[in-house]
Formats: sequence, structure tokens, C-alpha cells
Amino acid sequence: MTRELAARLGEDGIDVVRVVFPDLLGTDRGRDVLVQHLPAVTQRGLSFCRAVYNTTPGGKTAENGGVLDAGLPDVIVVPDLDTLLPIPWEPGVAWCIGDAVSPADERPVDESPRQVLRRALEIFETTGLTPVVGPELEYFLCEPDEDRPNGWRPYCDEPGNVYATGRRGDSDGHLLRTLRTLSSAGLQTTGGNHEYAGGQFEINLVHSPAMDAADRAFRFKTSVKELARREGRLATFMAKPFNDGGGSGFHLHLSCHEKDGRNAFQAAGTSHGLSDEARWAIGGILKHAPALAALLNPTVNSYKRFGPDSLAPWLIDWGLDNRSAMLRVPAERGETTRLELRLGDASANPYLGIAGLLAATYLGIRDRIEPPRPSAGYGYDPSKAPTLPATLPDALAYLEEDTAMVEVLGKDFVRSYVDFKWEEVARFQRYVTDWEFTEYAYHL
Ligand SMILES: NC(=O)CC[C@H](N)C(=O)O
Repeated sequence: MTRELAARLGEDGIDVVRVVFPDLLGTDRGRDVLVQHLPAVTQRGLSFCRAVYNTTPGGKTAENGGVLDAGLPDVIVVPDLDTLLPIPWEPGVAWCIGDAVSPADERPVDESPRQVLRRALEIFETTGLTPVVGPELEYFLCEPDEDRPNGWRPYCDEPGNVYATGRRGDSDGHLLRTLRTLSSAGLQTTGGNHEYAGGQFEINLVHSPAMDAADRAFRFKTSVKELARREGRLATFMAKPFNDGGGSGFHLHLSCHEKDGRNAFQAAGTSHGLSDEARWAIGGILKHAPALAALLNPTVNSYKRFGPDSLAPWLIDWGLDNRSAMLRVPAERGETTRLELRLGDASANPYLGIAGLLAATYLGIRDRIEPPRPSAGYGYDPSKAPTLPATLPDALAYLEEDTAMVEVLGKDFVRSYVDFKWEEVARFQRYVTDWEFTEYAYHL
């Protein structure tokens, strides 16, 4: 079977298969394999150093998780050939996503983000409903700039404007080029637009079953970064890269299908046209939002995106067609009835963020959690609702304490994730920033 596939790939001019898998941060790791080795790789998997799950964004091995004590053992990655797609910008190469298993018993490893999502999905589906997810990702495109301390400035000197089309704020047609290339790569993008900040864009992906949506969001981020790098630019999905302007969101649209394919969130004639399940889903997402933030807002930088007047949330609230709320119920009803969670920022690992959303939604439906009344009007009034966690340490503590969420996401995964993230917090807390020097050095 795999032999035939390898032969067919060869006939199509593919001589290399890039096997990638997401690490805890959601960035891609992998290896390029010559196509004639694909049958063996499919059977035995590829071995990687398990420290891949303890690697910081800067590429260092963090000390938590016992991976050093264990002598840096292997993790095996088995390609999922259903995800095989040619890479249009890398002729002769196709890529597929793999699943990480332990060499000892071939069971999925706790830290595998695909496994965390698979587990949340299995639990979710005990409700009899199938979740459908539509991801929207924003990012900044940057140009090299030696005069800036960090070496980069937002792409295009002309100020961008939200929904500006054509070359205004996009001097060499980045958006159109990227949209077409990603579509030809099979990532099923629907469209894209300029966002509020200069050099900031949003591209939307077709909604689909949760694992497919996460796989495409993962590939989307990898591809946008790769395409930018090939032009000597930097595309970044970090939450808030610049002090001026807003941050980048990872908005998630969620609906649920009944067995017969009907949208389970719609219910004509009820208050707001929403079913019990939709209402409980809202209740669950609001209740578990502080824990969810640890997954959907996973860096110390993430919390700088929240704030009044940013179109990013600040309060734990929901609203009807209200973009200033954390959870928006778009106006459409009937088969397109859905929720839009605006909490996440673009730095989130798509698998873990979607797993968290499914866990909170499942708990809402299971525990029949009634939400408060929707927030009306401009939602940046702190007297109206509780605020989101202010820092990553706060969110990590909420996640650890939320036993129901921990149960769905998996105790061992949450332990590894929280330990890993605490290391990041500790490194940040020890680090003296330029801001501190400028603020204090001359005056104190
Ligand atoms: N157009 C928008 O909705 C902007 C969203 C905003 N950039 C965010 O961080 O979520």
C-alpha cells in the first residue's frame, strides 16, 4: 500500500516527503525523508529527541519534565498519510503531519498536541454532537530594519487600514500572493484582508471537523512564516509584537452537528434563536475561560493584547453580534448558527487552543451551565463582568485549579504543559528589559 503510494508520488515528481509534527508551542518540527524510504518510515516511524517537547521558542532545552534526567530519550513520529499534500513552493516535496508515540509501547505521548485534541474530541463526542471549527488567524508581516533594536519593523511604510484593499498598506501585493499560494497548497483559505495595524493581515480558513481545522491552522502558520522567510521577511503570530497598534487574534468559530448533519446550536423560536446546547456551551466557555486562557493565550506577551478598545477581549463576557465581547454570537441563524470565541491570540498552539475550546464547551453541555445575560453595548466596562487573567502565571494557576478541564485535557499533559510554561515565566521574570533600563536607570 505505502509502496504503491511511494511509487505514485515518484511518478508525480515527488522525491521527498517532509514529515512534520507540532511541538507544545505549536511550531513545526520534522524531517525530510527520501520517498523510497517512505514505506519503512510509515512502518517504523521516525525517531526524534524527546527534548523537542521541552524546547523553548529560542531553541534551548528547558529543564522541566525530567527529559534530561531520562537521558534525552526518543519519541517516535508516525506519519499520517491522509494528510499528505504537495508543497507548491518547494517543487518535488510533499508534506504530511505525524503523530508522536512512545518507543516503549507505541502509545501516544502525553505532550503530543494532536493527541490532546483527539482525547478532548472523543470526550466531546459522548454528547452525540460533532464539533465544526472555523479558525481565523491574524499576523504581522515585518521587514528587516537595522535601526530598530530588534531588527524588524512592520511591512509597508504606508499606514494600513482595516479592510483597505489592493496596494494601500500592502505595497507589493503580499496578501493576494499569499492567499493564492496557500489555496494552491490545499489549505482551504476562504479570503483575507488588511487588519487595523500597519503590516497586519488576517486570513480565514474554511470551517471543518476539529482535527482537520487544527491541522490546517498549524500548516497555515508554518506556511505563512516560510513564505515570508523566502522573501527575507518575518511573519509573526506573536500576540502583540509592537507597542503601537493592536495584537493578533486567533478567533475560533464553533458550531456543532447532530448525527443527521443538522446544526445543533440553532433553535427557532427560543430566546436569541439558540438551542439549549448553544446556551450551555456559552455557559461552559465563560466558566472555564480563565483556565482556557492558559492554552489560548500561552505566552507572557499574550496578556499585553488584552485591553479596552483593542477588539481583543478584556472581560469574560458574551454578546450578540458584539465584537467587543470575549464570546460573540454572530447574527446569522439557521444552519450557520455559531459562536465566535475571540479570546485566543495567534501565538496559541492550534491543537491545544481548539482542545481547550472543546473541553470548555463539553463541560458546559454536560453540566448544563446557564450563562449570564449577554453584554450589550461597548464591552470594555469593568463593572460589567469579571476580567480575564492579567498574566500568564495567573492563567496557569487557573488551569491547574480547574479540575474539570484538567480531567478532559489529561492530567499528565497539563502537568507537562504547566511546568514547561512556568520555566518560560521564570526566565521572563529574571530578564531585565530595555523598558526597565529606560524607566529607572537615569532617575533612580
Ligand atoms: N478585526 C478584528 O476583529 C481585530 C481583532 C484583534 N486584532 C484581536 O486581537 O483579536
